[in-house]
Parts: sequence; structure tokens; C-alpha cells
Amino acid sequence: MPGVGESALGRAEFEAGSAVHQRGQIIFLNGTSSSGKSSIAKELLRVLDEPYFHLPVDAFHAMRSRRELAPDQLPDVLRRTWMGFHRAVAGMAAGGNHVVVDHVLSEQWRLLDCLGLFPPEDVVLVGVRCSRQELERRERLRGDRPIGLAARQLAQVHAHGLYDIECDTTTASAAKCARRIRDFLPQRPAPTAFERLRAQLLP
Ligand SMILES: Nc1ncnc2c1ncn2[C@@H]1O[C@H](COP(=O)(O)OP(=O)(O)OP(=O)(O)O)[C@@H](O)[C@H]1O
Repeated sequence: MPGVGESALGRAEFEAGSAVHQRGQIIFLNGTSSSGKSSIAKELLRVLDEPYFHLPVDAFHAMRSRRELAPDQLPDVLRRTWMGFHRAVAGMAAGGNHVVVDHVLSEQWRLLDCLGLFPPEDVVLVGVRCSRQELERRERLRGDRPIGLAARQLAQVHAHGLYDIECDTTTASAAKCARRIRDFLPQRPAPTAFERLRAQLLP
């Protein structure tokens, strides 16, 4: 008898592919720091009926050992962390899991890497917007982010200019944005933003 959290899946069923019986949907929240991505992701996990995993890029940075790095090592370590994060997301989705990704596309290569990795028809690309003034107000309140970080990211983060759906958290609550995204899912049009971006940017 399998215990709690164990499955009775046998070798034959596993080999027949019944372990992966669905395609993992990727709800990709892209916005600057402090735009409210994590707050929306938490609300999404509350309001979506099926099991979803919240994979924030911050969690991957937090997993790294705290050992101090030489300044010349840092860029490579950060780049490998981001590349690993993208592959972890792709891996979870390939295992049939639905995921909510919480990421900052503040360098173009991050988008290109994701475009090459994620099945584009399974991605719902969500632009999380917020006014500059409100971003700075949040940074002052939080105290754990440099003032002006979000403003510096604004132009590049949304530079690709294409989304399946956008939310503006300047005045809308995270709960309201999450409900809009949930209600959008059953009627999302094809081709998806990821399919269109892939055609444009990865010839
Ligand atoms: N819709 C909202 N309205 C008002 N305040 C919000 C809203 N969403 C988030 N906040 C506040 O803004 C701050 C940042 O929120 P959150 O951590 O969700 O943003 P984030 O985009 O994930 O940030 P980061 O990338 O820096 O981790 C928090 O203090 C949060 O309470």
C-alpha cells in the first residue's frame, strides 16, 4: 500500500507514459521589480482550480550558497542561475505541471532563451505594469530594493511589446489581476504572444 504522498504507479504504466498525461501550462508574469508579480502569483495559486507551482526567479538566487564571490565571477554565476531557472521551468512544464513564472525580462537574452525552451503554444505571457511613481513608493516602503531599480528596468522589460494579457497594478489589487488572468485562460487566442515572438525573434 502506498503511503501518503506516494503513488502506486507501476513500471508498465510509467513506460506507457501515464505519468505525464497533460501539457504543463506556463503563466509567465513579466514586470519590473516591485511591479507586483509575486503577489499576483500567490493569488493565482489561490484562485486557479488545478494545481500550479509558483516558480519565482528570486527563489533560485536564494538557493545559491552565501559564499562571497569575486566581482569577476559574479556575471557568470548570475547568468548560469538565470539559465538554470529557465530550464527548471521548462522541466516542470515538460513533466506535465502547470507553472506560474515570476521573472524580470530586463535583458533581451533572457527572453530569447525562454523562447527557445518553452513550448510557445503553452505559454500565457502576462505583462505586469505599474507606474514609475508607484514603483518608487513601493521601493521606499519595502526598504529591501534600491530606489530607482524598477525605473531603470522599465524600458527593457517591456521592450518586446507583445503580451497575451496585461495587468496594471498601479491601482488594481493583486487579487483583481489574478482573477482577470484566470478568466482569460479559457478564451486565449492563437497564435500566442510566445508563438508570435518566436517567429519574429528566433528565425
Ligand atoms: N497591486 C498592488 N497594489 C499595491 N501594492 C502592491 C500590489 N502588488 C504588490 N504590492 C506591494 O509591492 C511590493 C512588491 O510586491 P511583489 O513582491 O509582489 O512584487 P515583485 O514584482 O514580485 O517584486 P520583486 O521582483 O522585486 O520581488 C510589496 O510590498 C507588495 O505588498
